[in-house]
Amino acid sequence: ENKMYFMGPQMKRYLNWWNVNHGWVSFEWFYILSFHKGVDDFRDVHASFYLRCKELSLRVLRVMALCLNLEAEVFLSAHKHIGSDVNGTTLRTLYYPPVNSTCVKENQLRCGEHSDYGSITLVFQSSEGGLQVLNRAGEFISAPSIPGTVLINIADLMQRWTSDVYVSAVHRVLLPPAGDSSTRQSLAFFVQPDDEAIISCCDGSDKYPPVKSVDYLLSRFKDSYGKK
Ligand SMILES: O=C(O)CCC(=O)C(=O)O
Ligand SMILES: [Fe+2]
Repeated sequence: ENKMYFMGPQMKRYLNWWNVNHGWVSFEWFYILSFHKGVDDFRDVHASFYLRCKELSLRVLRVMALCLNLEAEVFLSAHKHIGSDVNGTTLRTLYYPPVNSTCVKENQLRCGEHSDYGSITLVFQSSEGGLQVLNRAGEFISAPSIPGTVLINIADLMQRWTSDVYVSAVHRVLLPPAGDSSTRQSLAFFVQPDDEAIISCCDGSDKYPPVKSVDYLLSRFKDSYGKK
C-alpha cells in the first residue's frame, strides 16, 4: 500500500509541500493522510500503526530509565502527548526508488550521514538492507533488517538528556551495488518529547543547559533546512 501511495499521481500535489516544509513533519501528517484518496485503508492503517509505535516507544523509554537506575517515569513523564499537536513525534514513511547505476554520482547515498533529533527512533525496514550505523571505533557497520525486529536508534536529545551516557547513533543508507535495481522501504517513528518539556541532564549535572524540547527541535530544523 505504501509503495502504491508513493508511485501514485497524488505525489505531484504534495511535492510543493516538500519544498515548503522540507519533508512531512508531524504537523502535517494527519492533514495529508486525510486528503489522500485512492488507496483503501491507508489512513486508518497508518493511524493505528502510529498508536502501536507510541505504545512500544513508551515501554522502551521506561526500560531506558530503569537501565540507568533512574525513576521509571523520568523520560515517560516528558512524553505524555505523543499524537497530539503539542508533541512533534512523527511517523515517516520512506520509499527509496530503484537507482540507475549509470547515473550515480561519486559518494552518492540513499540517505546521508546524520543522527536523529529527538529522544529515540523506531525503524522498520524492508529486507534489502543498506542501513549503516557508526560504531565507537568510527567505522560504519551494517544494520541489516532482521525479520520480526524493530531497530531503535538513540537520538540527540536523549544523548543530551543523559549527559552522553546514551550516545546518539550516527547512521546513513547506502545505495544498492551497481546493477542492483532494488528499492527500499522503511518506516521511521521519530519520538520527540512534548513541546513544552524542559530537558535537563538527568544526572543533575550541568553538562548541557536545560532546553525546551520544541525549541531544540526547531533549532535543529533550522540548522538542517534554513538559509545559510
Ligand atoms: O531508511 C532508513 O532506514 C533510514 C531513514 C533515516 O535515518 C531518517 O529518515 O532519519
Ligand atoms: Fe535517521
